Amino acid sequence: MDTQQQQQQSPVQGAKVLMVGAGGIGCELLKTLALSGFHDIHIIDMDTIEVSNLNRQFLFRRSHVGLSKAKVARDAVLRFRPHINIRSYHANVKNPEFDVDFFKQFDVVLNGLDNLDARRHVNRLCLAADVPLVESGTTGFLGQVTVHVKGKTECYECQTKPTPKTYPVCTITSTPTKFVHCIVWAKDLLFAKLFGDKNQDNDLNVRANKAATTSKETDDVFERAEDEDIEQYGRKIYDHVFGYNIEAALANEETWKNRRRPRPIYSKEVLPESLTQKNGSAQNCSATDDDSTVSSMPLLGLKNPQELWGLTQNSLVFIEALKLFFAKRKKEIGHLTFDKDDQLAVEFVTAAANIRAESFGIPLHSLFEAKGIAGNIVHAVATTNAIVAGLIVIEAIKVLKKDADKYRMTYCLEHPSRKMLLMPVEPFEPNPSCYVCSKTPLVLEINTQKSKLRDLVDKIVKAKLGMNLPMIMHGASLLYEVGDDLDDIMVANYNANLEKSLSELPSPVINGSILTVEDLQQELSCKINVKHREEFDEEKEPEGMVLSGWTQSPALNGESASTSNNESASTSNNESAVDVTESSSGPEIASKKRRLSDNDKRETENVESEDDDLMEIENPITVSKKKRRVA
Ligand SMILES: Nc1ncnc2c1ncn2[C@@H]1O[C@H](COP(=O)(O)OP(=O)(O)OP(=O)(O)O)[C@@H](O)[C@H]1O
Ligand SMILES: [Zn+2]
Repeated sequence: MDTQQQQQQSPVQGAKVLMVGAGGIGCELLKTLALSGFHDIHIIDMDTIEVSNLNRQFLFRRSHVGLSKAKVARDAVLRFRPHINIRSYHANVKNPEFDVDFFKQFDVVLNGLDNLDARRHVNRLCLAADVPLVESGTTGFLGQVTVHVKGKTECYECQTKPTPKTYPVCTITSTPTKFVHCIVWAKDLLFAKLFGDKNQDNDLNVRANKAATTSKETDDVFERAEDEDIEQYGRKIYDHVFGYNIEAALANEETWKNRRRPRPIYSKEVLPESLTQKNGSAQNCSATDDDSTVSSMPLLGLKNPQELWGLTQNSLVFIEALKLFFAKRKKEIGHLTFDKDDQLAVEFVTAAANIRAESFGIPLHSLFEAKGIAGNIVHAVATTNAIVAGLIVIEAIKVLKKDADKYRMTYCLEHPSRKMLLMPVEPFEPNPSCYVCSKTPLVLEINTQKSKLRDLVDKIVKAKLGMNLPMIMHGASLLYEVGDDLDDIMVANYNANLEKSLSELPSPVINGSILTVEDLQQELSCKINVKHREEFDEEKEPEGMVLSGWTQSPALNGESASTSNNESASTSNNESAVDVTESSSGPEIASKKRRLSDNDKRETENVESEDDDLMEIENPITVSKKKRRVA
């Protein structure tokens, strides 16, 4: 080995690294780390191996199904690198044992996670422990690797992450134009209404039915009488949502002036008189007793999930799946939420979405496709994971060598841009108004008389600030905390506080109050300035409170996100929206791409080439000068 090589190797050999996640990216990463000369690697992953992981998580074999990912990955790599030290933890990275001291032992942390929540948690621990973080994600052909070094580059949370894809409510309830709108309707409205929690708000029908019925009558349609025949009930639902509701909506001429008019569909047009005689009844079908495998498809002679069903087949699946829910899974009704791994739920949602699509003149989709859309599944591409893992190691080595000038955030694109498929961008400076890595206070507008402490904890402290074990203080008064070491009296006090409005708390929180919110595990503390506000716009501010002060980069304001391989979501500012699902691994690609300067953007659009080969990383794109990292 020549001296130059030795110099390059030493920071690697001496480094202690923590990998979080041993899934698609993690398997590639562990292999590449081991082959690049890393000697001391710790791996945390909370999952066990599933059959569906085997196609790309190549350290795992069928015989490993059910075993810890972290441990099996470790053993697999030790077989070809027996002399290195690999330690595995089969655990959630959010567990208290992984505290700041635990993180401090590492020279760099490498994330191969698939959710925002865990990523934010690791970001905070890395900031608290002052350990550099290399963060990554992939979605199909898209991927990114970013570097976060405290005080030098932005932290993972300096830029607000795009929230889950949302669609305006009225597009979903009344004017769908894409299949995904029909899926959201079937899954989040119809399925939730029929099989989910009855007390939950549900926008199903509200608009379409206003003119013709009272809400009492509408509700009754969905209630099944004790002795009502299931098939009759199914047909009633069918006629109501696909027939009657569409007719009611058509009555409003204004809506359809510039839109294609939908066609009402009634069950008697598409289904035979009685299905029970034709197909046998759901009660004695061949389904097994395992809930996740109950299926209407064998009953109807449908085998291939990739086959496109016609209107009649979809209508049969709709009725049979509904019957099976009542016949085989009655106990779950009222508690179900849609799960992409629940076969019967997928069948019902596919059928309902297709019937609605037919009504609105939208092309129908197979069960396989519908499942992908409903589960927000973008099929993983092993090569993207491998490229991303390689890039993580490249950045980790720069971090270990403290080569700050060379740090790059790299984006894997689906189509070449500036003749490149890998787009390197210089990291940004920390955002001075980031509540995570700076001390900027946040501002919360809230109705202090009406909103309860519980609303603040759930909607702001947990959901928005991503705190795991929060503690809320007002001056010297402790209003709320979570922990194992609390005595019963304290727990009772905090529980009582949760149900009080802010202004009724032992130390009243009113206009001008300053709250301190802390997470001891994440060593994150922030101040919230409270502003009392009477009214909130139900459509624009459905949470009844507005958190601000955590400004995002001006370049991002007012632009809507879209990625090239997904149906892009239009989130309109003046309509409330229905959540779809959390985008898992690569949530920020689109927004990062948007940071290219206008000139760069024009160039990228013009130089699209047909050449799909990977290009070498050329000079990094230099983004607006003032935002660049100060070395
Ligand atoms: N809080 C957490 N603590 C520890 N490990 C986590 C945490 N959150 C996610 N992970 C791990 O991160 C890995 C992400 O890998 P990947 O994106 O390939 O997901 P997957 O679950 O293996 O596959 P898929 O979701 O595509 O079926 C998973 O192995 C998962 O267990
Ligand atoms: Zn930050």
